[in-house]
Amino acid sequence: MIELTGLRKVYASPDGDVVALDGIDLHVERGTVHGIVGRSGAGKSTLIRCLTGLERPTSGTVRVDGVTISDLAENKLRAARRRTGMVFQHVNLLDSRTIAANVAYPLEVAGVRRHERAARVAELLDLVGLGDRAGAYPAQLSGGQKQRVGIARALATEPGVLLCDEPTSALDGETTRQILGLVRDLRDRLGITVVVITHEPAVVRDVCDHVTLLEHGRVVQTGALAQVVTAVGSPLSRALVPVPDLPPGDRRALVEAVFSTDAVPTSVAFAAVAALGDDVEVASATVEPLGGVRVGRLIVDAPTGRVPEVVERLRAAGLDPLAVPTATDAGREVA
Ligand SMILES: Nc1ncnc2c1ncn2[C@@H]1O[C@H](COP(=O)(O)OP(=O)(O)OP(=O)(O)O)[C@@H](O)[C@H]1O
Repeated sequence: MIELTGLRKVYASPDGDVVALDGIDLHVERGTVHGIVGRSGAGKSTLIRCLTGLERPTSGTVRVDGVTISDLAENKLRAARRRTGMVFQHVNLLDSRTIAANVAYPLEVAGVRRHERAARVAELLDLVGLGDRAGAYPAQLSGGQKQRVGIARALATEPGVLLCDEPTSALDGETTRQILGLVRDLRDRLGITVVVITHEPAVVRDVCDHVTLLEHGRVVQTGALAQVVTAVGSPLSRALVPVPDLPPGDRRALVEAVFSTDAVPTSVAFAAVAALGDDVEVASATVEPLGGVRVGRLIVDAPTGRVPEVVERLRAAGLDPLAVPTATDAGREVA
């Protein structure tokens, strides 16, 4: 569906060349929600601009929905862009138009006839849960409702791909959950492919099937959500399933394991700890649904000298343990 091969983008600046994307190879499957995360300057926006054809790659190819965007002449690019819907953090709605007229706008530009437009707009507003607000003006809507209008507008030309650039950064927690729920629902109902750029771990956890971490224009880690979070010690595992802040107490050394409970039942993990005797304890244990599996995280508190033995025992139980120097070394943000 989306295929990036050797994608490189170099900007010329007065201080010399800036390598924004440095050889990205990425495959996004049809009908999946794919998160792109990374610090400020990692290249996320440049990647999105290359996907929409707003930016020409310095080298490499961008294929979206079977069309090689990076090769298209300017006059063909406009039609290709209709195959890609964009949703931004701040929805730019036309204040003087009703929300129905805002959603109709891309259809007007595409030359769709009036009666067809009206039917399509009604359908789109129903799809995003705003069927009863067609005549309202943007100023009368909440932030979440405006974002719904933005999504309806992005879907107007029936794109195969929806690109969302920080879609919920301006919204509160509950509204964020509702918008992410809507994105998943649209993916399920329309079968569209969604790419979400975000710096919020919660967004990745709630909506993404796959996630890619960019750093300095390169892919550092990519994979299915369940797979990256259970890669213990990996940057995405640390960011998406952060180590809890444990009270210092008389803690000695910590060993952690992140695992799918399909692979290792929690009873097996706990039994392995119990078998180590009374001076080895569970400091923290959580199990939560993530990426379609139940992900367990176990943190074991042990005397420093017994760490190798603890690691070995947990490994024998099928876990992939890692000795951690401190409990709070993981950032709470992906960025
Ligand atoms: N038009 C431009 N000219 C020169 N350099 C640019 C241009 N656009 C982006 N860059 C540089 O390319 C690099 C990647 O920028 P980009 O905006 O893609 O990162 P980002 O991950 O989206 O960051 P943010 O989260 O802050 O938006 C940065 O070093 C940036 O300064």
